[in-house]
Amino acid sequence: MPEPTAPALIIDGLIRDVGPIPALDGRMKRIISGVYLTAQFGQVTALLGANGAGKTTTIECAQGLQRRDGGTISLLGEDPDKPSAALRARVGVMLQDGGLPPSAHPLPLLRHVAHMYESPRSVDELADRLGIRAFADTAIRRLSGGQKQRVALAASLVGNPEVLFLDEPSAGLDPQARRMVFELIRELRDEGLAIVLTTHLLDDAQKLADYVYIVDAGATVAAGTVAQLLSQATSAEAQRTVTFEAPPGLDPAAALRRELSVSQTRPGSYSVTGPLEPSDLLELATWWAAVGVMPTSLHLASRSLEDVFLALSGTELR
Ligand SMILES: Nc1ncnc2c1ncn2[C@@H]1O[C@H](COP(=O)(O)OP(=O)(O)OP(=O)(O)O)[C@@H](O)[C@H]1O
Repeated sequence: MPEPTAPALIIDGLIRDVGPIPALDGRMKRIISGVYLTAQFGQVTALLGANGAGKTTTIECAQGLQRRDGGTISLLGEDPDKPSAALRARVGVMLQDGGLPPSAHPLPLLRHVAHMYESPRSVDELADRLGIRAFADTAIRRLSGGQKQRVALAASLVGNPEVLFLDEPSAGLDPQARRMVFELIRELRDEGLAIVLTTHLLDDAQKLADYVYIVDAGATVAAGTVAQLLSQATSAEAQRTVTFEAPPGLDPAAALRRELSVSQTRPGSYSVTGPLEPSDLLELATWWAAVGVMPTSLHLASRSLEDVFLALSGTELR
């Protein structure tokens, strides 16, 4: 048994080679070349990266579903490549393709899975929480992507796991289902589960993650809380934007420092971007007073996680 305070998952220097690849003259291709990650109990840990960055490969190695070629992994204190019989029951997994039997119906399937575990969660409660009853009589092959996703999430939880892996949990969900799933993930986190999710969506990471690992081209390139990642940017790089609505045809640029760029995104909608300081806001307000303008709306936005990601990897997320 690991210490109660020990991390649920530690990935250190993961390496994964695939192949032989004909296009590389039969050589192997290194697709993971140095991912590290630590996931704690009672936290949502996100592995954030663009398509093809190596997220699925990493979490499949962490679960022992793919072999690794280097590095170490400790999942609940065990090496997932040599798991004990007990390890499987302590880990819940929701993979991207769901892996659900197509002709099964959601509720009988979940009840069947529940019977395989010693202390399962209530299937009825999970079905209610994830809105599964509405399509309980439909065969899985006829369900929409988002409905399948919810059944797959329920199936990953039914065994009452201590660690939960979720590969792209919001894929295919409509806004209402997404809210339902996010609420459940937060509750599970508060119950003390270690939740490891992969996502290419910054919004998911920002809304859910207590700790984020950014992966790019098979390696971890940054890690921290969302707030830490946002503040990593130096003040010189820090871009802030003030947008405001006012009568069209004004020229705020004359009143502002030259480092700031001013544009009108549409008539009457102004945007001031750059290393904005409090004194710039004062200048702007003084100028409004001088030209007799009261903006009808005003918004200040700081650097987003997207900017941090872009700066680190040169890759854009969707
Ligand atoms: N068996 C394989 N043979 C060759 N290339 C592979 C193999 N498995 C994965 N790759 C490549 O390795 C890279 C990482 O794949 P992976 O599925 O881990 O990415 P991902 O971050 O999960 O992407 P996505 O967000 O699109 O799911 C991709 O470029 C993929 O094409």
